[in-house]
Amino acid sequence: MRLDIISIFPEYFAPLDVSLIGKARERGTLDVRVHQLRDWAHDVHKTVDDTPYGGGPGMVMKPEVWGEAIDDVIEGGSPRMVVPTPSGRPFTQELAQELAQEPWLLFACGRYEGIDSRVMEEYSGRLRVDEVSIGDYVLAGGEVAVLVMVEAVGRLLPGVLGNAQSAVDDSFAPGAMRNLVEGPVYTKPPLWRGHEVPAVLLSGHHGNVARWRRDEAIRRTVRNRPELAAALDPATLDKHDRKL
Ligand SMILES: N#Cc1c(-c2ccc3ccn(Cc4ccc(CN5CCOCC5)cc4)c3c2)n[nH]c1N
Repeated sequence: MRLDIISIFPEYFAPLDVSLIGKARERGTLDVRVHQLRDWAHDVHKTVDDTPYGGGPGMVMKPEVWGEAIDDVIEGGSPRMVVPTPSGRPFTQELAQELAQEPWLLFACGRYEGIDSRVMEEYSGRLRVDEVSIGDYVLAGGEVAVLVMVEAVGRLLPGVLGNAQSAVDDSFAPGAMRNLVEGPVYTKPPLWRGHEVPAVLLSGHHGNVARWRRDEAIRRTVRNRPELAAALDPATLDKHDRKL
């Protein structure tokens, strides 16, 4: 998979050189290219923003600079374009899995009050353009959102996660864990500062362990994410004696 990221803060993406994503880049599973938007601003100050039409707070990113940058980066190709924005569709595990199937993604990182909407209008005619939000809180720009999305998508690519099963068991993913958050996890030692590991996990009885884990996942989902629990099959809740 090729990932292009355009930003005025390319240094935000240094973390993509480490850990899972860094190793995937070394192996060639991921081809990540980060571009400085200001390279396509031709005035002496490398200006990328201007005052908003219609008034209002802050500044808006100029369409001309973005158009030149995107045209150069895609070189006539057709990546799927992802634009983080507070007003976007929710970024979910399902969308991460969808994006993980794409051969080429282009992330456009806005700043200020966002990118002139005509940029998304222009490229929607040639590319699949998704305006996406990573959550209901306000960031100062799109870079952190892109880091979140690149990690969520990258870990789903073949060979990136050491244990491929881990992604299969992901919370929120379609399948057995759909609409469930994960339960508690433990490792050695079996006793730590007076805290014991639940005995079932030391029993070696895989069926009991699986049932206990699902019960704990349901318990935590009911407690922390009642809106997800509401989507669970009532039979699931009854079987695990969980009432909403
Ligand atoms: N993904 C994601 C995000 C982002 C995100 C993503 C990309 C950019 C680019 C610029 N910003 C700053 C910004 C802040 C607030 C507003 C709203 N405006 C409405 C009119 O009044 C002024 C304020 C717009 C832009 C961004 C924020 N925030 N939260 C997420 N989940």
